[in-house]
Amino acid sequence: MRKIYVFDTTLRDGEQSPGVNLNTKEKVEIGLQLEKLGVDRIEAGFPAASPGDLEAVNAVARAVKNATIIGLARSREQDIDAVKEALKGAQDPCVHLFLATSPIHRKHKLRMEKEQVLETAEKAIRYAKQYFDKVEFSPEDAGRTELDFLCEVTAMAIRAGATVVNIPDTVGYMNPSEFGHIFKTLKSEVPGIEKIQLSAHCHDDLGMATANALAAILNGADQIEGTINGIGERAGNTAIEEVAMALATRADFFQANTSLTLSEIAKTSRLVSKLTGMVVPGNKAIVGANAFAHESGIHQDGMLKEKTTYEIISPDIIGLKESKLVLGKHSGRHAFREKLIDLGYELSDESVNQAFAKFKDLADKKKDVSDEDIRALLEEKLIDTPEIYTLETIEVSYGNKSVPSATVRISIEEHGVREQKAEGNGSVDAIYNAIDAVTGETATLEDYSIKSVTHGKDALGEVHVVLAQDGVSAQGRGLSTDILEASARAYIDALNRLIEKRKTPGRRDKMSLI
Ligand SMILES: CC(=O)SCCNC(=O)CCNC(=O)[C@H](O)C(C)(C)COP(=O)(O)OP(=O)(O)OC[C@H]1O[C@@H](n2cnc3c(N)ncnc32)[C@H](O)[C@@H]1OP(=O)(O)O
Ligand SMILES: CC(C)C(=O)C(=O)O
Repeated sequence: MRKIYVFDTTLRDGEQSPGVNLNTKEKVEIGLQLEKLGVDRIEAGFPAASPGDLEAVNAVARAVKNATIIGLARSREQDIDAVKEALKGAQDPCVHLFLATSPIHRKHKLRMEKEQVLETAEKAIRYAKQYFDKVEFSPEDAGRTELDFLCEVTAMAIRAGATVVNIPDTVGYMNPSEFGHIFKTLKSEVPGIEKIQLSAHCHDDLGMATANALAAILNGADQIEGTINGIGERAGNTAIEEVAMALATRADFFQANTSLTLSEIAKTSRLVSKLTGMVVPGNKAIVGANAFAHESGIHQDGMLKEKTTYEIISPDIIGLKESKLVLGKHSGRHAFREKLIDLGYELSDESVNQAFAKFKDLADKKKDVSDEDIRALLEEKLIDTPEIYTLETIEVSYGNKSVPSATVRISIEEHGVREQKAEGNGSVDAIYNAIDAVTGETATLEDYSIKSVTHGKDALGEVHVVLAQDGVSAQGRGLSTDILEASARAYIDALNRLIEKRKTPGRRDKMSLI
């Protein structure tokens, strides 16, 4: 198995993400976590950029003991001097020099001919070599550089004393077969290439950063550069966790591996996200919240029978406890029953089917169905009261300058469906007047309370009412994502209980499993 060195640039290229600004303390915290993750090299910053960055690179260099610490520098003496200053106290320092080599950058940005580029870079490498054993050189925008010139630049860097030559696809323009071809060519054409390590630094402008890094590895790269969560300039860099997990999961194919402690991946990702403020998208490979979550019934059934049906990585490998079966509108009975067992309910097949139908109704209205939602759903139906009245539909009209009105349709046992419209002081009052008009009941509303039983904008609201009639009182409970519907359900539930109590005086409501 070939070892691939991991060069982490979260603190340099990662910090170049628009809006990200890490202070010294935060850089050290991330640096120490990267050390735990086991990255080989940490690019801690660009010391010439500002006194603050120089100080932060120095603090990381002093704190981290088990990784090479690197400072970035343009091919200029003053930048190299700043790296020298910043890396005082580092156990294993390295300077990373760069100079653009592509025709576009030479012409428009540097305004240099090829010869000047070669001369400037060589001078800088030789200057840096006086102070550093380890010198990495990057021909910036290598991906768009003429391949014969790139070979010439690489040969020059080796002669001048570079220990690593890094090939950046600075603008994320490459595709895997082109990028792989560059490495193959450098390996076969450049004299002395065996003396140095070849590295790949990719950007994700076309979504190919990880694929390009892997193509480089397949064609001889010894090192990959990237960031945690793939953060970085514009669309970001190669995500280190993706390359590491691709190599670990498909070792049979790549025949290469990193020496990362994979179980630190999730923790490192969370820390970088927290300190940079860059939220990891739910669907992000490896570290997204949904990377180990399964919502659809067929997948959940497969997962319950055998996890490898739908998971190629076990979540504990990256330091997560377990995969999640998320209940939602695409879930099936197998996962629903499993959830009920987890929550402590043991129901007959028929009861599971009834509860499942209710769950599907709720899932149609709600994005995520939580454990509390399911408990609330079940417990509403656990109440063993015959339903004389069943709510079919309600429609409410409300305006702050008009009188609220409500139309309710109720199915009445042995009498079919009836509908009435009524007005009220508010929407709930109008609903209750309409229910009274349909049922002909004249109970008094003694208490009304409402609370949210689950979280979020689409939370379930639970309404409690107490109705009294002829010295008998009954409570009712209604649950819905809509508080007006919950109010109607609670009122009708209380009416049903009142009727039951009137029939069997002394009877207490009893809870039993459906
Ligand atoms: C591909 C990458 O990610 S490279 C790293 C990018 N990161 C950063 O730029 C972050 C830190 N940068 C900075 O803080 C500032 O740009 C500084 C301090 C480095 C330089 O600031 P300034 O001196 O004001 O220059 P400015 O950034 O406006 O322009 C860059 C200059 O460097 C030159 N330059 C660019 N790359 C290199 C290089 N590798 N070697 C030598 N000179 C270079 C440019 O041609 C330009 O020179 P000019 O002023 O003669 O036209
Ligand atoms: C400094 C170099 C390696 C860089 O960040 C790039 O080219 O993207």
